Amino acid sequence: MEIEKQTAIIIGLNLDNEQFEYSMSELAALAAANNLEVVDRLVQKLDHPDKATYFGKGKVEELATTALDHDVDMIIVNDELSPSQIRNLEKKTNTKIIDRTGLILEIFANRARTHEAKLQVQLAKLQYQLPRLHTSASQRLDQQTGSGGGSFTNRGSGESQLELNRRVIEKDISHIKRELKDIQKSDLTQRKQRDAKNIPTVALVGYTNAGKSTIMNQLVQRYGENHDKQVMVKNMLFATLDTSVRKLVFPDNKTMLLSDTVGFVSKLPHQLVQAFRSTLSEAANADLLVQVVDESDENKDLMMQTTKQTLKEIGVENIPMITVFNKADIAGESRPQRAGDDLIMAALEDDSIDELVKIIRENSYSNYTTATFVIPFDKGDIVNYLNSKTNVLSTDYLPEGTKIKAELPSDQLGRLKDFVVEEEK
Ligand SMILES: Nc1nc2c(ncn2[C@@H]2O[C@H](COP(=O)(O)OP(=O)(O)OP(=O)(O)O)[C@@H](O)[C@H]2O)c(=O)[nH]1
Ligand SMILES: [Mg+2]
Repeated sequence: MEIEKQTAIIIGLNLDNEQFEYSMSELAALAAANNLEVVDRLVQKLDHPDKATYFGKGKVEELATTALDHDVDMIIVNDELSPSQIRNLEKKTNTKIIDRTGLILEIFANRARTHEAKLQVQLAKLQYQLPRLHTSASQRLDQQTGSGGGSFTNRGSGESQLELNRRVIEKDISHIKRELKDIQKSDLTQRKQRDAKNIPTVALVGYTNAGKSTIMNQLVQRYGENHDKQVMVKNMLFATLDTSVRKLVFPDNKTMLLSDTVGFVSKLPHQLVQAFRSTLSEAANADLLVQVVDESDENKDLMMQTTKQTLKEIGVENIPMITVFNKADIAGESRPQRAGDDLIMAALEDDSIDELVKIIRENSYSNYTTATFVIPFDKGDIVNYLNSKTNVLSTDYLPEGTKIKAELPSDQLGRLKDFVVEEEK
């Protein structure tokens, strides 16, 4: 059965910003991602937002009329508004107002699947709600009619109800924070264990819907320790809300940890960035970032700027990054095409993935060295270790033991040094 969609008007304030048009079309996509039908679009150009109503007086009147004409369920504003601006606009338009932050929070809430993601979204939502407790029209209505069944409430008891609500939310926030801390403590332990093994880690980052999870799956399918541990790929905004880490083992026994992360969007609410800090810290701890860009999107340059800003916001700086311009098949560009460490590619094509793997490997294994060992015959465990954990290039049998030439991380040479007869960088 088709559920009837709720309708909305989107409206934005153009403060002479070059990103304005792009952020408006993105707002429409965000609304669609939340299953809303956008029936009209209004824009106002101003030097400064109005303190009380965000838009100017004439525009607010136009908004009220338009909302009435279309009989919409809500009006979506392209920025985060103050609680009083939402309240004033709702009063003047008689329509529910949702700001960009509220909309994105809603999408995240609908997408969250794991316990951790759900808690993180809930935390962000509560932090957003706290200063807005009094704002929504429906909430005021609830308070007026009195949820306890009383026929009327005077102003005094209304305020204490507000105070009560605030305390409940504050308590919820600290409860969630505690629970998240526990979950994240075990994540941290896992990461420390991985770090101790000294495997290079690579994180896929970038805009939502650019193709990060698709690339992850391609690599897992070929080189994954478990080939079937695929992640979800979907043509929608914010398909991925959890960080997944997978171990790759290449035919030469070199290993790598690959992580797929939450996608970015312009003006990503700071409450979400804060709440998802730990999920995103997988990227912050990577040795190499692979920025995935949708080459077929006309706004790709602005998307790259947004990615840069967001990475900075979560404290990711000074990690080497390569950029892949994905979906070149849709853009109609020849591929794979390499320029330095960057690549024009298509995630579903084999030769593109081969080239990508080459670039990632070149940037991940520069600390590898080639050494020749002679191992006495009574040290079979060391021969086994070299065979299973390093890239063995040749094996010979000498009277004094097994001669093995192998490629391995140089910091692993230490405990094998007694057996090294030759080393070349
Ligand atoms: N034609 C084409 N489609 C692609 C390519 N890469 C990904 N897609 C499609 O783009 C959509 C989004 O891909 P995902 O891998 O889910 O994107 P993502 O970056 O993980 O998105 P989020 O999880 O939302 O951040 C899916 O429908 C993919 O099939 C490509 O190179 N060419
Ligand atoms: Mg994804």
